[in-house]
Amino acid sequence: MLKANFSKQLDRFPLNVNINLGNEIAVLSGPSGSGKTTTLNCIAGLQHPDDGFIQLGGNVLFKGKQKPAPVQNRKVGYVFQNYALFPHMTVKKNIEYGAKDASLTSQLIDAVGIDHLMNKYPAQISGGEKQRVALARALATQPNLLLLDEPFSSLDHQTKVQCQQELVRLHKLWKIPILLVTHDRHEAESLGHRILHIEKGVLKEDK
Ligand SMILES: Nc1ncnc2c1ncn2[C@@H]1O[C@H](COP(=O)(O)OP(=O)(O)OP(=O)(O)O)[C@@H](O)[C@H]1O
Repeated sequence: MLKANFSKQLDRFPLNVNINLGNEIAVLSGPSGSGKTTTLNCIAGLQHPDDGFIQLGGNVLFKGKQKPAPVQNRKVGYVFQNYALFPHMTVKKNIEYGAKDASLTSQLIDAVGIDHLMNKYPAQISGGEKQRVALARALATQPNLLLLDEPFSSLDHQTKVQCQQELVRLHKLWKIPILLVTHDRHEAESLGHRILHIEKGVLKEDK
């Protein structure tokens, strides 16, 4: 369970986030520059709120003036918009980086269907394949929460649909909260158990 209630002053407006998320897929959409990535970054620990709290299960990740929990202790998986794979490492090394358990890692590789890519480098694989590798890498750390920042935006329609179906399948297996940013209204409606909308830093749930 993710519980987050925090604020952060951005360049042009304050960001105010109040989310309670169980083991469900919540989709976050909103115009460019509205605060979506900053929200994910604050939860992952790459940026910090000015005030408030973020709690994941029993772990306090951020609370007011206390020292924030370091990124590596948060148990948060993060799939970045551009996937951010390490270019000098093979797919195998990318996934093993931060992985907790070898047998789980090989199950994941199997589940996302990338066994044949293990010895390739990121520059040698397609966008859809990178997306699968990034997803496997994030899940191999055994996170208690998965954040995805527009993970499917650069994929063609067919690959996008396949990847969306894969995410839903993995979510049924993993049962952790997922917070996914998308600009795509159709994607939001088909994937999200809950749909959140952010505009100029104000986050609201669509009912
Ligand atoms: N550390 C910071 N301090 C002040 N302002 C910031 C900081 N980080 C981001 N911003 C500003 O906050 C606003 C929201 O940025 P953010 O990247 O979160 O938007 P976004 O909704 O993810 O946009 P996009 O859809 O284009 O990726 C932008 O105007 C950005 O310049």
